[in-house]
Amino acid sequence: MKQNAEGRAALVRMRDVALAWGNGVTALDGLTLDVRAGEFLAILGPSGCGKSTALRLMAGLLAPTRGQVRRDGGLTAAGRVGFVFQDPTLTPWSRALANVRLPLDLAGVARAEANERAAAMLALVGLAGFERAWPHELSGGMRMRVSIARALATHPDLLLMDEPFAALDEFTRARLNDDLLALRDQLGFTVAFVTHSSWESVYLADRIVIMSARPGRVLDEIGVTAPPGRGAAFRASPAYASQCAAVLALAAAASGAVA
Ligand SMILES: Nc1ncnc2c1ncn2[C@@H]1O[C@H](COP(=O)(O)OP(=O)(O)OP(=O)(O)O)[C@@H](O)[C@H]1O
Repeated sequence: MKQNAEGRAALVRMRDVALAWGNGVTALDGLTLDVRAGEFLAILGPSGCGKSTALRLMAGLLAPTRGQVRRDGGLTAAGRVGFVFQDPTLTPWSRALANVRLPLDLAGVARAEANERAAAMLALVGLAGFERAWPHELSGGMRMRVSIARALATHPDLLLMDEPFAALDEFTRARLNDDLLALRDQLGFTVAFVTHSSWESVYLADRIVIMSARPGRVLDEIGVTAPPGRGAAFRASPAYASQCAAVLALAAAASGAVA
């Protein structure tokens, strides 16, 4: 792995990336961005600026039209990258355990071991006892927990999250923010997290990048200063509020709105 200027290895290194779709839409142009090993990176930007497209390039699901996307060799094996979307995308005819087991089944893990690992991951996201629940029996927050457990079942190095909590109510969202930070401390994965919320980005991230309107590229970057574990005291602190205000102003400028 190559070290970047901050001395941390880059899991993904994007240089002057452009992505044009077949219909002539240029989603990204001149995107230069690293995802550094161990960091929680938040990506903010106006609607349609190419954030989801950038995540798909990081996952290796798309190839750039121009420029370079270098992914650490370790990410190429099955199960090394997890993906969580705004919609939990659970299979409705499979119980919670079978949904979480899916990536393990795809990786060829034996059934008994896969069941054990899936159950352990469900417990880790707070859903012990819900192994046999059907998706329709779970709340929106619980379905998202299953989706996160599924993405983490193979213990990926990199977790890509595309507005995962946008559809949840404020309290569920705050709970999931805390639980995600705890999971990340426990399991040690790197996160690239797309959000429209400057509040959420400051609460979660070590570093925030703000993208321009389409075609997207990085306009600004802000490092977050926060106590370990963050929590309610940080949420209520002047330091949190002032960092949110700074990010909000940059995001508003990027979208052409007045903050
Ligand atoms: N498969 C596709 N084919 C053609 N155009 C696409 C495709 N996927 C996305 N686009 C276009 O690429 C641009 C960037 O889309 P993308 O979903 O990456 O933006 P985004 O920043 O994630 O948006 P939002 O914040 O609204 O979710 C948009 O103009 C979108 O319409």
